[in-house]
Amino acid sequence: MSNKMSLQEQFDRQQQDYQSRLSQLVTPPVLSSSTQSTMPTSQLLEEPQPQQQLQPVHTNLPTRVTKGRYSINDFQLIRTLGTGSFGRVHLVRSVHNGRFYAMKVFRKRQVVKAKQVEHTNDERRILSVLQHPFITRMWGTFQDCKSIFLIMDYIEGGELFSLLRRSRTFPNQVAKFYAAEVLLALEYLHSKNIIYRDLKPENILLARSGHIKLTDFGFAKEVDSKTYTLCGTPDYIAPEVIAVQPYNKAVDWWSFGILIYEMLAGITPFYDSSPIKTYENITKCEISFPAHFQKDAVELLGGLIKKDVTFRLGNLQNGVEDIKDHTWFKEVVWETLLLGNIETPYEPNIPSGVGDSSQFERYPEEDYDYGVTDLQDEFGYLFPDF
Ligand SMILES: Nc1ncnc2c1ncn2[C@@H]1O[C@H](COP(=O)(O)OP(=O)(O)OP(=O)(O)O)[C@@H](O)[C@H]1O
Repeated sequence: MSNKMSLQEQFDRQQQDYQSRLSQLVTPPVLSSSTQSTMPTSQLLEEPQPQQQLQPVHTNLPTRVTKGRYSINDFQLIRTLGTGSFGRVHLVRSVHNGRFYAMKVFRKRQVVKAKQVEHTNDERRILSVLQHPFITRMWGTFQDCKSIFLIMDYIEGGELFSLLRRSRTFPNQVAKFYAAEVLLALEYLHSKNIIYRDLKPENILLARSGHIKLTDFGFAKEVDSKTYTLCGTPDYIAPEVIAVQPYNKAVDWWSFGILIYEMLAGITPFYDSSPIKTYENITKCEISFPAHFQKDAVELLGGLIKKDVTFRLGNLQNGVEDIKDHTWFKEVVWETLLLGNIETPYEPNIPSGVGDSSQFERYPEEDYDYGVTDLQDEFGYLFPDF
C-alpha cells in the first residue's frame, strides 16, 4: 500500500514537472463536440495549378528553375504555424487557387550541418508516394539558393499535443479513438516497408473534422528489414534504438504504446527531465501504471512496451492483427474507421472558416529571404529532387 502511495506521489510530481516544462495553453479542457459551422473536411481536393496569367502577390524575386512545379512566387506567406530544427512551417495561400497550404521550409545549411541531408531527401521521397486518410498529403516541392520547400495540406485543428495538454489526460474512449486512427496510419506505412520512427502527440495533427493526420516524416525510412540510425524523441525511443542495435518496424509499436500511455496518464512512462535519465529508465523498462488505467489497457501496453522485441505485440507472427484484435480495441470496426465514418470525439473550434489558424501558437515572424536565386547555391546538388 505504502509502495503504491509513493508511486502515485512520484507520478503526480512528475506530472507537475512535465506540465510546467511543457509550458503554455490556458484554454479549459475541450473534449465536447464543437457546434461550429461544418465546412467540408478538406479544401484541397485538387492540386494547386500554377497559372501563368496570375501575378504573384508575395515577392518579385526571380524564380529558380527547379524540378518542382512551384516556386515561392506561387504562394503568399500568412504566418508561422510551427518551428522545427531546420526551419519553420508557414501557413501559405496559393495565389492561383486561393487555397491554404502548409509550407515546410528547411534551411539547406542547417540541414547539412546537422547531417540530415539523407533524412530530408527521404522525407520528400516518402511523402510523395503516400496517400492515406490519416496522413498529411504533400503536393509539391521546390528550392531556392538557401532553402528547400515542401507544400502540404494545411491541417487546421492543431496538434494532438495541444489538445492533450489542455485536457491533461484523455478518457479511455477518446484515447482509443486516436490510437485506432494512428494504428491504421502505421499499418499503412509498414505495408509500404516504411518505419515512421517519430511517433508523438506533436506529430499528430487534427483535421477540421477531428480525424487525425500524421505529419513530419523527417525520420521516416524505407527499409526491407533492419536499420541502425539513432533517431526519435527521447521519451518515445525504443530500447533497441538506444542500445544501437539493428532494429525494425517494431520500434513504431513501442512508441505506439508510449503514445497510448501518455494519452491516458498525461505523462510518458519513462519521463525524466534529463534525457539521459529517460534513456536509463527506458533501458530498465520498469513500468508502473496509474490506478485508473483499465485492465485491458494495462495488458495491451504491457505487450507493446516490451523490451524484448521478439515478444513485442505487433512484431509477432500475426503482426498488427494481434494489436487490432486486442480486447482494448474490441469496439473498433476497423473498416468503418478507415472510411472516416465514425463520429470523432472532438471537433476543433475553427471560428473564422477556411485558413483559420487559431489552433496554432503564435511565433515571432522574421524577414524571410525566401526566393533568393542570385547567390551561390552551395548545397543545391545535395537536394537534386526538390
Ligand atoms: N501540414 C500541416 N498543417 C498544419 N500545421 C503543420 C503542418 N505540418 C506541420 N505543422 C506544424 O508545424 C510544426 C512543425 O512541423 P514538423 O514537425 O513537420 O517540423 P520539423 O522541422 O520536422 O520539427 P521537429 O524538428 O520538431 O521535428 C508541427 O508540430 C505543426 O504544429
